[in-house]
Formats: sequence, structure tokens, C-alpha cells
Amino acid sequence: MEAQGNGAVAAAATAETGETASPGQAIAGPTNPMVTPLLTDLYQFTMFYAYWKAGKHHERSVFDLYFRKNPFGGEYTVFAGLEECIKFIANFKMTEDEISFIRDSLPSSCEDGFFDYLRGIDCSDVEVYAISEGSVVFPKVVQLLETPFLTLINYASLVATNAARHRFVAGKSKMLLEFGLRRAQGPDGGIGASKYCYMGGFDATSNVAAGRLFGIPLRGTHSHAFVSSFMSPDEIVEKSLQSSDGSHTCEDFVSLVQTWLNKIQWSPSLRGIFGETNQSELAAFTSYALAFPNNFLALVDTYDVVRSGIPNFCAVALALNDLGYKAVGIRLDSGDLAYLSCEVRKFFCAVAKDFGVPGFEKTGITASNDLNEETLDALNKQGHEVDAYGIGTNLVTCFAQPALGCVFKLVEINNQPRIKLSEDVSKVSIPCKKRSYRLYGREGYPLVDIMTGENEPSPKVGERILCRHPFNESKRAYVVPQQVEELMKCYWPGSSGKPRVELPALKDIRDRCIKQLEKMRPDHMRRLNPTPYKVSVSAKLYDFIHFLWLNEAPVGELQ
Ligand SMILES: Nc1ncnc2c1ncn2[C@@H]1O[C@H](COP(=O)(O)OP(=O)(O)OP(=O)(O)O)[C@@H](O)[C@H]1O
Ligand SMILES: O=P(O)(O)OC[C@H]1O[C@H](OP(=O)(O)OP(=O)(O)O)[C@H](O)[C@@H]1O
Ligand SMILES: O=C(O)c1cccnc1
Ligand SMILES: [Mg+2]
Repeated sequence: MEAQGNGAVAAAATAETGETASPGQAIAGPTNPMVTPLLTDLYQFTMFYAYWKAGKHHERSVFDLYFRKNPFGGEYTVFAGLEECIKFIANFKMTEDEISFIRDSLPSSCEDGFFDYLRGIDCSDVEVYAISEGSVVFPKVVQLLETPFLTLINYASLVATNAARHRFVAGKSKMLLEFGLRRAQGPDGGIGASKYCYMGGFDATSNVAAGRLFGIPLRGTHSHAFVSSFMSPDEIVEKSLQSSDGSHTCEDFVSLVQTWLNKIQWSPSLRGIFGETNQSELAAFTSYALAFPNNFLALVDTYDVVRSGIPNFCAVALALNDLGYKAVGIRLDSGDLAYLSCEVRKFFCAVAKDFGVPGFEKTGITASNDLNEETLDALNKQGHEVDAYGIGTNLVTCFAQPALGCVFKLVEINNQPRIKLSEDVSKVSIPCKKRSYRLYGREGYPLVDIMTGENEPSPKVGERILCRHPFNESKRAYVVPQQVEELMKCYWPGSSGKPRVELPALKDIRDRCIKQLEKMRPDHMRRLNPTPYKVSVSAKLYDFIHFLWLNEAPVGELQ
């Protein structure tokens, strides 16, 4: 991602002037009202003051926002958080309260003129170019206003990538439910996780606020407390249930359930598997079915999955079936999920056969309990019958890697390219305002991303182009692209007059993400030792980086 504006912008995450109106239609503010100009590090304001004092606040600068290493030991990242950045800059304006807080926080020697200046600034002179949100991205290519942008992008991209990785292991056909709100790092972590896990390929969330804010499908089951809060079916007072088509009413649904439980107990395939089931559980399931006859999904592991939970569930499901309702399924939340899911499926198949209920064998099985990529992978290897996963802690806290190292570096000031040197070559920044392209090969897979200087001609389909590793001289390859995709689009044109790319709906971003991940070459996607995706620069940019490097690096003196 790349952000251009005057020098002060980068430091304080804002632009100056305030003369021109915001371009395009009005854009709503950030989802979280805590995202204000003060959601930044103090040094942004101290640097901003120093720029102002030095008269540098009108200079034009270009900053790149990128990360250096893909997370979770993988070779790809899902870019997320752009919409919130644009919402932030579109509404950037400091209030009198905020300005007076900054005045109190800076040394008293700071001149009044600076605070008058703060009053006038907005982002109408900033331009933001970025890769579309939900895109698969690679180190160094994503480019953008420092602390708030990094805050809005780092976790968003990390958790979206985590979700995409869970989706990859679970497989396309499985339903993935995000259950993380209670375990997330506070309310913003919880809301962000729900949004970005959906973006990364989850199907639904249990987080009601996120469902309302972003239109994410809501799903849920019930807890162990619901099961253990009942004592026995005798406590159920309202026992009647109307049939699904409204043609008749069963006056005593509780007895109907009991009758089915007896039948299951003595059925040819299931005889002897279980004896007395837990009556508290039976009462809970029956009550839940009376409340939600069309959405009956039961948590079956409170007492004993095979000897109690499943027979109780089947008795209630078969009673519902008599009245024309189809039970949704069960949730397993402990024990060996591979083994138990297979036992449950066998039980469902036996019921379908013994009682002639076609389709019962396909009743849904949801699994939860500390799931992560590894456990999903282990379940796949063992063989299982799970249709849906509910995942919380490991997903939303990004337990396997708690931060993505996105950085924000100055690459040009007043049209002069700038470079940041480091002993660690991978930390040297790539100077200049750039363009980025994704080149696709004959098989339709992306082959390489290439960065060029802003004014270089773009790579052409069918034309050979030399792609060079930015820092390693010997790593280079010719590529004849079959398709060329320009990656960075103008999401915030400032006063440049360029057209602004509309912010897509969350669902469309999610579709893009899923489609792009499906287009990746499998060896970049595998979990163990994935092949690195190549990120390169043009020959011209390579030469320029190394010229600037030599120019800026002092020559040592040996004595
Ligand atoms: N077949 C399996 N292969 C690998 N890991 C599994 C399998 N089944 C379950 N797991 C994982 O093993 C762990 C079991 O954890 P733990 O022993 O804490 O749970 P439990 O005793 O089954 O249930 P509870 O939550 O009631 O304590 C969980 O992380 C779960 O996701
Ligand atoms: O396991 P996670 O991936 O975080 O998924 C969410 C968990 O939250 C619920 O448990 P609850 O909070 O009731 O506690 P529990 O650990 O005792 O099941 C649910 O039953 C899941 O186990
Ligand atoms: O709806 C559920 O089953 C659920 C929601 C959040 C956490 N655990 C389970
Ligand atoms: Mg648990």
C-alpha cells in the first residue's frame, strides 16, 4: 500500500491544507469510534511539530506500507483493513478537545501556531494507492499513514490469513463458524475477528454485533449450562407442538419423544448400545426442540455422547420428524472428535435404516473445542464425519503467531527517492514511488509479483521481462506473462483528480479472497515447507536500488 501527502501526513497520519473538499461521496467513519486522530503514538505528533517548525509540512512524501514475512510459517497473506483506513482518512478532522489534549501532552514551549494549524488539517491532500482488500499478498508488495494504518491493517490481515489457513485445511465443503468473541482480546478484537474471519473464508459468526454491523450470517447452538439447567422431562409444562404444515397438533410431544427413545433402545441395529439415558439432557433437548422445531441442534457431550447425548437427540429428532420437521444436527465439544463423529454417523445411519427415515444419516455434525489448523489436519488424517467446525480461541487470538510485522517506510520526499538501510538485507526498504503487477503463467497460476518505477512501461502479455530479486544479485528470471494484473489502485485520490475505486461490500471482498486463494499454485499453499512466492523488481528498479544503496552507505575506514 502506498500513501502520498505532505511530510506532516506521514508523521501525524494526516494531511494539511483543508482547502479542498473530500473527494467522491461521503464515506462513513471507522466502525470503531475509538479510531480517532488520537489513536496514534505520541511521536507522530512530536515529529509533526518538528516538521512544522522546520517548514517541512508542505513537502510531498511517499510512504510504503508492507510486511517482511508471511505469518504462520506460510507463504501468503490475505490483505485486510483497507476499508477502515479509508473510512479513517475520509473523516479525519481534529476536534477542539483533541487539539487541547495534544497541547497539554506536548512540551509547553510548543507554539500556538501549530495548534491553529492542527485545527485546519484533513486528508484532502493525501493519496492512497493499495492492492484491493481481500487480495492474496506477499512480503514487500502491500504499501500506505503510520500508526493508525498499521493498527487497522496488521491484526486485520493476520486474522484474515489465519481464517484462510483454517479454511484451507478444513476443505471447501465444511461449514466454518467463528465462535471467538468470548476469547478475543477485548471488544474491538472480537468485532474485528468476526469481520476478518468472514473475509478470510469463514461462513458465519456467533457474534451478534458483528452480524448487525457487517451483515455476516449468524449461527449458534446452545451451551452445556442449558443442558444441565434441566432436571427431568416432568418439568416441561407446555408439551404441545403443531406439525410443520399446521395440519395437526401433537398434544404431548414429551411422551412422543419417550416413545421414540424406547423404540431406538430396542431397534435391531442399536439394541444394547445404551440403557438409561440422562433425563436432564432429554428434558433440555425436548424443550429446545419445542422452542425451535425448525432449528433443532443439540450439544450432546454434557454427560456421555454415545450412551446418552446421541440416543436422546435421535429420540427428539424422530419425534420432530413425525411432525414434519427436520432436525439440524448435533455439536460435539469434547473427547476424540474423529472417533466420536464416526460413531455418531454410524448411529444416524442405523436410525435411518431401522426406522426408514431417508436423509437422517446426513444429519449435521458440528465439532468444537480448542480447534486449530493442527487439529483439523489431524482429524483429516484420521478420517472423520464432521460437517461443520466452531472455532474460537486459536482463530481469533491468532495463537500460533500473535502479530504481523507490517511497517511504514518513507520511500520518496519532494520527488527524491529515499532508502532505509539495515545490516539485515531483508529490512532494507525499496525506494521510489512504484507500481506493482502480478504476472500469470501458462497454467493460470500467478508466477511472480514485480515492482517497477512509477514511470516505467508496464509489463505486457507475451513480452519477456526480467524479474530480479530486489537484493540478491543471482536470483533473477525471465517471465513471459500470459496475463498482467496491475495491483495498486487509487482508493483515495486526495486532490489529484484521479477517479477513486469504490470500497466493495464485505461479501464481495470475501468472494475475491476465496477466488484468489483457489488460484494459487498448491505448493505455495501447503502447510509444511511451502514454496516461497517470488516478489521481484524490474531491472531498472534493481539498478536504482543498488545505486542509491551505495550512495547512502558510508564507506568504512580500516586502521
Ligand atoms: N481425533 C483427534 N485428533 C487430534 N486432536 C483431537 C482429536 N479430537 C479432539 N482433539 C483435540 O484434543 C484436545 C482435547 O482437549 P481436552 O483434553 O482439553 O478436551 P476434553 O477433555 O476432550 O474436553 P473438555 O473441554 O471437556 O475438557 C482439543 O484441543 C481437541 O480439539
Ligand atoms: O474452544 P474454542 O475454539 O475457543 O471455541 C469456543 C468454545 O467456547 C465454548 O466453550 P466454553 O466457553 O463454554 O468453555 P469450555 O472450554 O469449557 O468448553 C464452546 O463450547 C467452545 O468449546
Ligand atoms: O453457538 C455456539 O455453540 C457457541 C458460541 C460461542 C462459543 N461457543 C459456542
Ligand atoms: Mg472447550
